[in-house]
Amino acid sequence: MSRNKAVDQAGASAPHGEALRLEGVRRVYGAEGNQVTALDGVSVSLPAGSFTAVMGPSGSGKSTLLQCAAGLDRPTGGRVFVDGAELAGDNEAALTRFRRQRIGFVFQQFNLLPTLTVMQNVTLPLKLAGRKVDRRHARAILERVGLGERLDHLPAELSGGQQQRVAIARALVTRPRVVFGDEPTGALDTRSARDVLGLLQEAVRVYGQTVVMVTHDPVAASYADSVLFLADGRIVGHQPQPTAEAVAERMTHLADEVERQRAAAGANMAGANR
Ligand SMILES: Nc1ncnc2c1ncn2[C@@H]1O[C@H](COP(=O)(O)OP(=O)(O)OP(=O)(O)O)[C@@H](O)[C@H]1O
Repeated sequence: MSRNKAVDQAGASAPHGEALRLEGVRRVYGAEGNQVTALDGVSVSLPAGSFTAVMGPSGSGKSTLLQCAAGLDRPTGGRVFVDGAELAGDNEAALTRFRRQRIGFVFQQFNLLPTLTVMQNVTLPLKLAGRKVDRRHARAILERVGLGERLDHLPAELSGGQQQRVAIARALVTRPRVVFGDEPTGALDTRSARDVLGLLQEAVRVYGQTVVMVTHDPVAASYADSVLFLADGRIVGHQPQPTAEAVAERMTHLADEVERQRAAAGANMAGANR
């Protein structure tokens, strides 16, 4: 099958029930001599209907992982499969089409269009994907996120938590296979964060979707079925059935470990330069 096609339809060979697979994904930023390896060979397989949190120290590659997995950034090497189909090649239009069909994304800062109403923001992905704008379906999703009464409001007329719930409705309206969240609760108060996490959990448990969420917050991570820990661009741990306490403890150890490794690497470099 051609690797130059934006999306290789490899669904038939995909393991049953696998929503997302990364094989040896690398992402190197910058020009030669000034390169940063953000992802250093990440391989992972996530089953359909799972809720995974991605955690790790600042700069460990969490956002890069999400962006590569969602087809918003291109890996330097390795392969990404969503729902059994490979995200690959250099055909930008086909990649965009693929994203619009199978992927939803929720950002920390909501990213709603300020001049569009709640309903218009939510139906926009359907328009962009050239699909029928089913307002009844959009309204049902907005009711599900508790905003059935706010359809004609502008984002500026809503609280942060409400705006993020609109963003979740927008991410779900196309019925995507995988929903990615990059710190979706990072800008919210505790109560709004809990609402948003409950909605993501519902997408998994009731609607069978797959959620992958980057977070710094052990409490948010405890809503997931499992946590992947990243450090220096690699997966260094996995915790099923996470509790906030266990995750917080693991993160403290991870931060100490990364600091020790960086100090040792610095000492080696200094020794080599002497
Ligand atoms: N566009 C870019 N150009 C150059 N370097 C980049 C770029 N994007 C990310 N990086 C680098 O790649 C590494 C991983 O960044 P990334 O944003 O994925 O980390 P993160 O774990 O999400 O961090 P944080 O928790 O602080 O958001 C960092 O060293 C970062 O500086």
